[in-house]
Amino acid sequence: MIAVIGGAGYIGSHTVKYLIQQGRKVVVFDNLSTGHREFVPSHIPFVNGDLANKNDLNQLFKSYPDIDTVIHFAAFAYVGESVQQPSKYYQNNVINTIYLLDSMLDHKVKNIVFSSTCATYGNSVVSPIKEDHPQIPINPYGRTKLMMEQIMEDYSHAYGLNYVALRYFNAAGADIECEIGEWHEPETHLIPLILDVAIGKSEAISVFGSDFDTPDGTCIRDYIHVADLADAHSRAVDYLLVNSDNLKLNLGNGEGYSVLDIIKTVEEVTGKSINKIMSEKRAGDPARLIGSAEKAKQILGWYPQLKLEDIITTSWLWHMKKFGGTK
Ligand SMILES: NC(=O)c1ccc[n+]([C@@H]2O[C@H](COP(=O)([O-])OP(=O)(O)OC[C@H]3O[C@@H](n4cnc5c(N)ncnc54)[C@H](O)[C@@H]3O)[C@@H](O)[C@H]2O)c1
Ligand SMILES: O=c1ccn([C@@H]2O[C@H](COP(=O)(O)OP(=O)(O)O[C@H]3O[C@H](CO)[C@H](O)[C@H](O)[C@H]3O)[C@@H](O)[C@H]2O)c(=O)[nH]1
Repeated sequence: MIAVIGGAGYIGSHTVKYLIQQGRKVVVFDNLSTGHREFVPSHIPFVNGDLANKNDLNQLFKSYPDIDTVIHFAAFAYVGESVQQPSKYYQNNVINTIYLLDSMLDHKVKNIVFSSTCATYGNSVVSPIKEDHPQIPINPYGRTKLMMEQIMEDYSHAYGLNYVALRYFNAAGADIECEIGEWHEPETHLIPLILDVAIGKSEAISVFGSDFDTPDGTCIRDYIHVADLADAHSRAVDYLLVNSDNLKLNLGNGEGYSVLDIIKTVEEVTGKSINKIMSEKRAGDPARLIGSAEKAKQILGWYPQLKLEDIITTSWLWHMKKFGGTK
């Protein structure tokens, strides 16, 4: 059985849906701080618990003694907020994750798939980024995730923990069947915010910075469909079940798109014109993050199936269904 921590959130719920489709046994553990109860099907075991509460964790592993693997999505994940409120990030992303690891070991659960991030690399010195690229994060969020990679490595040496750290680039897109999608409150991510303009919910998208060292001056990111991420998690679980080993893998498309590229693609897919306001840079944003996923392909046989147009199209269908259209 797989315990999915943070399984009511954006990436977690898409992964839960995929795992269920594969016929796997799953239990979801989530405190619903940023997740949504309705994102987890009602027939799936759901524990409303908080990582900060050791009793909640103990209860999870005691109630479901056949858990052999954990997939850990639960964290705070806003780069800008982490600069303003680092304490909140170190508490939830590091300290509470240590509670999770300790509880796993108490209950003899040794396998974990961990949500890491390209934010652990900081400013890239080579592009695309491979896994051995220096990890020098430039914001507290990225530092929390790098610390957890290092802590898991220490736990592996000392206690026999096996981990796969999946360093996602920018997760985006929605369920192909449009049942679930991206829904963060407040929303800070680029694509849903542009779609808010497309449906008339907001007037314009602010473009954070126009003098980055990139061809059009705006930030470049590598957008990866959430369904592709779900598939990678499933493969990572299989890897851990047969290998007593650790992996650190990038998950990206290997293609970079600037903020202006994304706005243009949204205009093409939706047929709506998007107003933009050139604004100040956001603290903690590196200019360019593009990942090489060659290692994930070699080891897990994983490669992304969905491209930017699929990402924007599925996001658009979900966004219209969930948030409606007034324009
Ligand atoms: N969204 C991205 O582009 C992206 C990129 C790289 C890495 N990540 C990482 O992927 C993971 C999932 O991201 P997401 O966008 O789905 O976020 P999300 O906020 O939608 O999901 C996180 C889930 O964890 C739960 N949670 C948080 N703290 C908890 C706690 N203490 N106890 C129990 N549950 C708790 C929340 O309620 C939520 O359901 C995060 O770890 C994030 O850092 C995300
Ligand atoms: O209103 C906005 C929102 C975003 N952006 C820009 O769009 C790009 C993408 O921003 P997102 O907020 O959508 O995503 P991030 O790149 O900041 O963050 C994502 O990737 C990070 C890794 O860099 C983390 O893992 C994080 O969890 C995940 O949300 C950035 O250049 C950002 O400056 C804007 O111009 N205007």
